[in-house]
Formats: sequence, C-alpha cells, structure tokens
Amino acid sequence: MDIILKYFPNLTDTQKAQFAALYDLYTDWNSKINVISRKDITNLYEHHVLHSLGIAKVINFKPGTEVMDLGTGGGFPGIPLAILFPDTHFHLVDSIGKKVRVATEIAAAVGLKNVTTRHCRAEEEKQRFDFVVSRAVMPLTDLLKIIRKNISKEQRNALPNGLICLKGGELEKEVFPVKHQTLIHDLKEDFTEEFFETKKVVYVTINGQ
Ligand SMILES: C[S@@+](CC[C@H](N)C(=O)[O-])C[C@H]1O[C@@H](n2cnc3c(N)ncnc32)[C@H](O)[C@@H]1O
Repeated sequence: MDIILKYFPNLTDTQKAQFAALYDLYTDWNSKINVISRKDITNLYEHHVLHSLGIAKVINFKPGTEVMDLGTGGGFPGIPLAILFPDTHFHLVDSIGKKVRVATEIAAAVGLKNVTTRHCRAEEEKQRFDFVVSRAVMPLTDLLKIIRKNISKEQRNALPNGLICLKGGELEKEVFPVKHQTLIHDLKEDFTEEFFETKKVVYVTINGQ
C-alpha cells in the first residue's frame, strides 16, 4: 500500500481506505476464483494496482468521462482507476462470468458508485465511451477492430478519445501496423521499481462515429 502513496501522495482518506481494503479482498477472492497468479498476490500493489494506475500518468480523466475496461478479469485496470477517479464512470467487461463476479463484488465491497460490470464479449457491447482501457487482453490491432464502434465522437478531455492500454516488452511489431496516431509512454519514467523497466502505456487516438 505504501507504494501507492509514494506515487499518489494526495489521496483522500476515502481513497486510502479503499486502496488498503483491496489486499484482503483480492487475497480472499483469489483463493476461490483465480484472477491473478496465486504467487503474485504479495505483489498486488506493485504489479497490479500501481501498474493499473500507470494510465493516470498519461491522462487525468475529467469528471463525467465514460470509460470501458475491456477484458477486466478481476478488475484491472478498472478498479484501481475507479478509486483514483471517483467522478469518472468505469464499465468493466469480461467474457468470463466468474471473473466479472469478483470485480463486481470487490467494487461493491469498497463502495465504488462509479463502476458497472457486464458479463459479455466486448464484441457484443454497443455502448459508447470516451476511452477504452485494457491490460493483457489481445493484440492492439484486434482491440482496435472491436472498439471502433464504442468510441464516442463527443470530446471532453484534454486528449482526444481513444484506446489506452498497458503493454509490456517489445512493441514495435504491434504498433507498426496501427494507422492511427499513437503515443507510447514508458512507465519506467514514472515508477523506479524494476517491474516497470519494460512496461508501457500505449495510447491510440480514435475518431469516434
Ligand atoms: C489475461 S486476462 C487479463 C485480465 C485483466 N485485464 C488483468 O490485467 O488482470 C485477459 C482477460 O480478457 C478477457 N477477454 C478476452 N477476450 C475478450 C473479449 N473478446 N471480450 C471480453 N473479454 C475478453 C478474458 O476473459 C480474460 O479475463
């Protein structure tokens, strides 16, 4: 938990309590339904919570922003972002029902009013959003095909609407075929821990329909 305060020192007491509650909640739910690698649970704050918050180093969502987390699993990056941005709405989607249940239960347990969840394939989700976020789900070009229908035309943030995903390692081959305007942000510039050495945030601008 200290690592969250190290990089996000201005949290309210409510946010601190919500982040602190995640450890016991994920430890308990993960023992029943696997949403993160069991041996990685002790690294929850660094590898999962802080990694998810890496998106906040690229964009500060304005109040009223609508975001979909595609392939949220047990709630990453959606739940940590929903704690950090209480005035932004996060819609968490996953095709595996029991994982969605974990995300739903944890969001309710920490009292998040800005989160909705849905058990479906993202291909079936027709709602529109300002941004889609995603971590460890599918290659960039496949994500772009699915979410084109979901990005709204209306702009309300400093950055144009689009896709923001967390990626690791060698990205050249994945980004090269993407025809849209793309920005790659190295998380090692923000977070000094070795885990972030190869971690990146990829932001792709999408012209909404
Ligand atoms: C490796 S997990 C990552 C989960 C979470 N984003 C995280 O970082 O912990 C990939 C998730 O994407 C989901 N997924 C894959 N394709 C999907 C699709 N077309 N629609 C919705 N969810 C999908 C899977 O069910 C799985 O839960």
